Amino acid sequence: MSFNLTAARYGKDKVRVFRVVKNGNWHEVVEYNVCTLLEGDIETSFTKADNTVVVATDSIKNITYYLAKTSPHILHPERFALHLGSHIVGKYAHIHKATVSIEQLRWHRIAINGQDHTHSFYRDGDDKRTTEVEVDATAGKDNMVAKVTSGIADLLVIKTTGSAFENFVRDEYTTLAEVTDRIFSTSVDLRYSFIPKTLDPNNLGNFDYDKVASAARAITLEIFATDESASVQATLYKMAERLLAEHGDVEHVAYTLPNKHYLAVDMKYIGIDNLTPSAAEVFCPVAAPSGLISATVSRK
Ligand SMILES: O=c1[nH]c(=O)c2[nH]c(=O)[nH]c2[nH]1
Repeated sequence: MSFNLTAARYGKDKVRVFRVVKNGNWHEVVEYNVCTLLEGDIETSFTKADNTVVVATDSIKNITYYLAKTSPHILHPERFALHLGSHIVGKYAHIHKATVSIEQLRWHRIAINGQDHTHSFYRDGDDKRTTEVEVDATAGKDNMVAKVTSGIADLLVIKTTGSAFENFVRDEYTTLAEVTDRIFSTSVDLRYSFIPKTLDPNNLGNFDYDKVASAARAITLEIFATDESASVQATLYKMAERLLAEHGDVEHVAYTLPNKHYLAVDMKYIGIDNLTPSAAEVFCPVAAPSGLISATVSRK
């Protein structure tokens, strides 16, 4: 019997980087979790125990820290990922592709009496800004191309009204009641990709990824809060439509939204109505199962 290696990549995951940029006493900070995976002429490392083609994952970690120190792009995750990916692909002749994924953790500047503090920050949310950048030199080191997919992970939201779910299929399997008013909670996972013409890894300053990132978060929160939701599906679509409509550089928008159920507690045991929607005030958040609604919206 003979076999083929049909796909292979390797690298370093969860490289934790905290970087301070000091302009006098005015400090900027970022914290990233970086994953860098390489592809290329590395088959023999799998099939023939040939480590001569292996750039050690420890070295990949060291390159990440080297560029965290020296890259002018460090404060901008997409640009830093493009720099890191193109640096590695440019340096090693036999490495043709690098995929750099970054999660940015939130550090928000503390304000004292309305005045931004110069060097103190707090964690103002567990959501992460994400980016996945693929730098591809398959067509030659002078013809590198890149794909950038950015997004949001773990943005936990809840609304206590303005959400209904009616007119769904009713048959012998249906136990769910139609509701005109319910809690809607989800943990937003968003990914949006950019139209490729903006993605030259050698011209990293040419696009304002940060602007799209803050708009994506603001749009997601605004539509979630203000939509009279007919379903998770319908609200998801409105979020995606708005991001595409307002950002011509965005090509595809994909949301994955769990429907995190909150069940009104039945208090008939003590003679209290907590079940009719207008009386429902005490809920049990249910960790599992949850609904899971996912869609990609693109331009026609
Ligand atoms: O917004 C919803 N979409 C569904 O598909 C669904 N299914 C369900 O049981 N509750 C909900 N809510």
